[in-house]
Amino acid sequence: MQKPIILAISGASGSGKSLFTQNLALKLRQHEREVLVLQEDHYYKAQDHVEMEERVSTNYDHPDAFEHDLLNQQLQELNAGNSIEYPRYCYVTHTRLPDFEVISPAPIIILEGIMLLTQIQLFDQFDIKVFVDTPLDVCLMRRMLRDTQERGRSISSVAKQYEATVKPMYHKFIEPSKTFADLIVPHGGENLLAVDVVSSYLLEGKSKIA
Ligand SMILES: Nc1ncnc2c1ncn2[C@@H]1O[C@H](COP(=O)(O)OP(=O)(O)O)[C@@H](O)[C@H]1O
Ligand SMILES: Nc1ccn([C@@H]2O[C@H](COP(=O)(O)O)[C@@H](O)[C@H]2O)c(=O)n1
Repeated sequence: MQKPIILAISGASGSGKSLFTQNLALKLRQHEREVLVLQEDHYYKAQDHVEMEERVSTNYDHPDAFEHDLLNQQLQELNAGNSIEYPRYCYVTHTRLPDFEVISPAPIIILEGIMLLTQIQLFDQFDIKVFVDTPLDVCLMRRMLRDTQERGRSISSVAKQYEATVKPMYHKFIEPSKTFADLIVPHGGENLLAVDVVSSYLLEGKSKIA
């Protein structure tokens, strides 16, 4: 198999990375392209040895909360045509699930996550780097709805975590990483023009933004 094309999609929490990724993957699959979607969140460190009370106050918006070495190693395996043991993560228990998923490479791999463009050691693995740029107040509103509906959070816990870590770490790490992007996509998931532009580029067989 030819070396896969790897796209890194980054941006703030709630910016619309996942929705943008889903829409892009859908478009490519409609054109019979095989696409593998991966999430940096699955590489959050396991915290089985940490008490629940402490897990709740972990800073999940710091690069050190992730096991980027494992991500790097697994991207290299996929690039070499090998399958990986993809970890699975649970936002409710704040740790990894005990099992993993065996995943095979695909010609197009889309990886999305908040810290991807802060990790220079991963850049050799990325063919295209995208930053989804959505105003933080919009991200907060989206996150509030999503995390109370899907991630077992209360309104007050979302608000508290936003002030304590999400917002300051965005300004410290994520926002400055925008400078490494090849493309900046405003609004996020529903930006269908951006989905069209990126998918057309890939469908034309182009793989690297010089
Ligand atoms: N452009 C958009 N308009 C309205 N809602 C959106 C848009 N983009 C994303 N959302 C919604 O906002 C929430 C957060 O989006 P998501 O893609 O999960 O963000 P991220 O992956 O960046 O954290 C989701 O519920 C998603 O459906
Ligand atoms: N146990 C955890 C792990 C992560 N988070 C938050 O998730 C955000 C990243 O995921 P997105 O899908 O929103 O990009 C990040 O901002 C962490 O604060 C969490 O709350 N609990």
